[in-house]
Amino acid sequence: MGYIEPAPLADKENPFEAMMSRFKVASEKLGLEEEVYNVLKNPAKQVIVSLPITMDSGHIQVFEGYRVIHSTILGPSKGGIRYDEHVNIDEVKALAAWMTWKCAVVDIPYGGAKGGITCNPRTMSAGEIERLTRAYTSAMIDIFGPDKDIPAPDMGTGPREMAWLMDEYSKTQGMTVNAVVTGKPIVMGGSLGRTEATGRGVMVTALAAMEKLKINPYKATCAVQGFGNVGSWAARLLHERGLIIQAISDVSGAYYNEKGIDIEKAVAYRDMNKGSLAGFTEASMISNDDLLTLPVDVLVPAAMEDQITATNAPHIRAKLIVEGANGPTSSKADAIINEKGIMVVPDILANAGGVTVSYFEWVQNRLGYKWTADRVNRRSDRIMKDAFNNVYKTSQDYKVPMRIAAYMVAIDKVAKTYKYRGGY
Ligand SMILES: NC(=O)C1=CN([C@@H]2O[C@H](COP(=O)(O)OP(=O)(O)OC[C@H]3O[C@@H](n4cnc5c(N)ncnc54)[C@H](OP(=O)(O)O)[C@@H]3O)[C@@H](O)[C@H]2O)C=CC1
Ligand SMILES: O=C(O)CCC(=O)C(=O)O
Repeated sequence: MGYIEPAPLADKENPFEAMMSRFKVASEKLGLEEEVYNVLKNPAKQVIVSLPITMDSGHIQVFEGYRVIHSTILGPSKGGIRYDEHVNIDEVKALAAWMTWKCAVVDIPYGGAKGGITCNPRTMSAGEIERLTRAYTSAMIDIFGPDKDIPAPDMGTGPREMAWLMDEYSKTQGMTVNAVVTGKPIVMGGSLGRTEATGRGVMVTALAAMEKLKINPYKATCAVQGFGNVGSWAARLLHERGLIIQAISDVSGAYYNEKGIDIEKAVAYRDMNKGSLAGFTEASMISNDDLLTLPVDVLVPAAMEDQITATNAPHIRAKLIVEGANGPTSSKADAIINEKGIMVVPDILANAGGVTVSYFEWVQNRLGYKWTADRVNRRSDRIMKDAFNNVYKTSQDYKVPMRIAAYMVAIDKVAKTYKYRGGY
């Protein structure tokens, strides 16, 4: 096929190129037609907005915000909003495409999108973050909508920001529109189970993979990179299922205890310490890079992109990697990891529990009804297990790594739907 080659990869990998290189391999394995490949490789829409905000000091600071809609072939686009100082359009483009593949892997009726604002929420007051969130929502008023594009939390955002977004959007519509965003506080239409959903999906797929690898959870050790929403819930739930969590980390560094870290204590410490593990004394400090190469059974990267690279991949000793974060493994590292025989449950499968429960939240909002936590968890666990089995079977049938199998499952579904719809 005459595909256009992605640009050569730099040492630090551009996330969009990382996504494209896997997309290309999976498309070739599937024998995807070039026309369809060309449709799916580009985002459908990219919006960049300039957001002037009055800071607490009285001066005006201008922020840049993004929303990229990769695809609406399977349904309204869905994806989180990231607040981080490193957010840029290429990152948002990659994250939007990953959302398309993720929704298709777990078979929910959404396309993919992602948003972000280049800002450092750690240095901003709640008032400044609120004004920024409202300005971003207002700038995206023609993009968002419960049948068009439905945002959710990602790194640096949570229920608080989703509440402001829902309120700002609702004001412009003259009525409460809670289905315009998911990951809201429970009292205003959020779903039970959404906060822990991504970490729970990591736990469910990790256990499914451990079963295939014949690793006994009650004797298994684990290291988790990132101790925010995804990492802390994954650590907590894996610990509940018997795993010994030997290491956790955040920006302040990594914390190691061979006998296992008391995750409840670590969560309580973080919550009392302005969200940081800095100064946590129940473990010894190691570096984030040391954490990735610990001799554990299961490694859960749950922080950000490009953490497992060609440089550290040769030193990874885990038997199983379960990707809580989006894009934590560079495409160059893939080959090394595969060569070493390490199983990877890829991001678009492992962390899909979040968007699955976001879908349930949207369904509940539209029905004006509330499900119990038990119902949410049972249904999302079923979806995650089925998706794991489907991807695992594809990887066995085509003799490809789990990551390529997941892309194949997703691309096949989106491409078939595109054809049935008759193109545009
Ligand atoms: N929230 C969700 O539902 C979903 C999130 N994801 C993905 O999971 C990942 C984490 O998201 P989420 O948990 O929501 O984000 P949070 O902002 O809640 O947490 C991010 C965590 O990663 C830590 N971190 C950031 N950079 C580094 C680093 N270089 N080394 C070690 N730790 C670091 C942060 O530390 P500190 O607190 O010190 O800054 C924090 O503990 C992202 O890739 C996101 O896209 C995927 C699916 C759904
Ligand atoms: O919950 C959602 O809708 C999207 C979550 C998200 O951004 C992700 O899965 O990466």
